[in-house]
Amino acid sequence: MYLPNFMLQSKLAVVTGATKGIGRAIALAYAEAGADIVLIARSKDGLEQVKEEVEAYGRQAYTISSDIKDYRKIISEVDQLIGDKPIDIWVNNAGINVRSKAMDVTEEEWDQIIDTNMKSSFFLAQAAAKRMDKENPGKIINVSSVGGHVALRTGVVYAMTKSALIQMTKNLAMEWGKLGINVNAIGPWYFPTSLTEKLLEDEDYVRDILDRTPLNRIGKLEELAGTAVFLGSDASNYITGQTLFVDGGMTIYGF
Ligand SMILES: NC(=O)C1=CN([C@@H]2O[C@H](COP(=O)(O)OP(=O)(O)OC[C@H]3O[C@@H](n4cnc5c(N)ncnc54)[C@H](OP(=O)(O)O)[C@@H]3O)[C@@H](O)[C@H]2O)C=CC1
Ligand SMILES: C[C@H](O)[C@@H]1OC(=O)[C@H](O)[C@@H]1O
Repeated sequence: MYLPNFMLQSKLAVVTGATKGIGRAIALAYAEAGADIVLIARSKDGLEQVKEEVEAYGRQAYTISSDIKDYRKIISEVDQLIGDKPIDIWVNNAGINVRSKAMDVTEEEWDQIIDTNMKSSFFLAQAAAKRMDKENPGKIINVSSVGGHVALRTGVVYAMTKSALIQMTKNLAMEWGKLGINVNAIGPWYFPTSLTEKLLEDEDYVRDILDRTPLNRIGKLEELAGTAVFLGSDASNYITGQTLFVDGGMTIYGF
């Protein structure tokens, strides 16, 4: 039998930044694939909304309302919610950007972006790994960006955090492979979410995007969620340390 299991039946997944955009799409795709989900974000109303959507697939949803920077509180609440049930998949998705020119970056912006996108992702990955079952492959998926691989005009500090997630993915994959934990990253190009809404309303900006995108279109959230399902499933059990750029070909486009 060569067709692997792409589904996520009876797995427990944790998705950060799960109330909107990419995180919500991943959480719902995971629920449709059979997983129970811990949803993490700040907005209580947003969490309740997505919890109902997960439950509509007949799956269990737990919610943790917290700023991702309060990762110690999050880890404690995960333990209270799921006890000693092992975590099968942890998706570090929550992230922000402040699109300042390098000359204008402030220390406050630096701290906010670095702590949210990078520091929280590392310590939550560390906590997730400690709660994975050595007998069944655990999966950690970090949401990076093409901006962590090539220079974009969307902010140097954001780019540094996304590049750091790509390298963190490699190092954790190397250290935790013997624990049966796969660590991979996803590198999206532009997708329609609240983070990019204003940019994608600007026709000239969208034209600039498409000029650099061989598939000549903006991505669909379900296409990104599909990559997350693959990386969370048994179908990717021999893939680790990799970053899959879901980018319409942007990162291979030279001229
Ligand atoms: N959209 C795109 O084109 C691209 C996005 N990405 C990356 O994908 C990830 C998701 O982005 P996207 O879906 O577009 O973003 P959105 O802004 O649409 O959603 C962000 C999600 O993260 C949560 N969040 C934001 N800040 C915090 C925080 N401090 N603590 C806890 N939760 C937080 C938000 O919920 P709440 O406000 O309730 O906390 C929301 O659920 C990010 O890491 C981003 O860098 C990468 C490349 C392209
Ligand atoms: C592709 C980038 O990650 C994208 O660019 C932006 O301006 C947003 O901040 C997204 O992250």
